Amino acid sequence: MNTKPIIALDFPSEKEVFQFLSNFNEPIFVKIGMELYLQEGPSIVQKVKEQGHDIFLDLKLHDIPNTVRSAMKGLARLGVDLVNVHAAGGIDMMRGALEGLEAGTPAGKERAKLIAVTQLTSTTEEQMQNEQMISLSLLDSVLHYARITKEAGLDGVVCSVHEAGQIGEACGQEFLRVTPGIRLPGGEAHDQKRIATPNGAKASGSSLIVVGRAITGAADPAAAYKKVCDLWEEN
Ligand SMILES: O=c1ccn([C@@H]2O[C@H](COP(=O)(O)O)[C@@H](O)[C@H]2O)c(=O)[nH]1
Repeated sequence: MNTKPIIALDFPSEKEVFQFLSNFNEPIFVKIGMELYLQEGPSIVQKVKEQGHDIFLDLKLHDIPNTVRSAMKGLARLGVDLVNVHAAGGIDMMRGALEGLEAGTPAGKERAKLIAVTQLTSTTEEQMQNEQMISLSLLDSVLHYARITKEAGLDGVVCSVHEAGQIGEACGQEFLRVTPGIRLPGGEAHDQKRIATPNGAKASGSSLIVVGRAITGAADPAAAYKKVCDLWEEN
């Protein structure tokens, strides 16, 4: 799988997306999340794919197993590279997602990798304990979600850089650790709570990094992307 940094296309419409993509003269790996997908629908996936970019469709499905199975079957036809669900939906739901994805992948095409969100990178341990009423450390909660994700047969998880190394030890190095919450050194955290730099992510065992505002909000997005790539490839 492409291991280039994934750029989060968190834009309100197609117009801003293609304006942004015009900064790059080679195919990149991008993430389409709910902001863009809910405004533009599946056609945005097709249009971005037509430009040759790899796609992580970040819709974080979380519902009863039957609903997620059916939704995933439909999403499989879009031909993206990476999709996700919430691990909090449970093992049956994650197995349903995988079944749907396998059933919907056209014959002869490679199925998208399926990963599960553990604890969002915007969540602190205190919030998790007080608001989700989970009386574990944040690390143990993330590790638990990673273990049940593996048990369900998925390809990996979304976690923060802070947990990536221990997930690798618990679930195996081939189990993907996809880490958002990435900032250039000294960059503003915004609403993210568990953050790291691209080089910190590589050193801590991330398999793939997701970078949004550090690139999309930069005065020169291509230069910011290059800086992220250089740091990611540094060690
Ligand atoms: O735990 C999670 C899961 C997903 N995300 C998504 O990643 C990007 C991060 O954007 P930044 O601008 O780099 O903060 C965004 O699309 C989130 O929806 C996440 O941040 N944390």
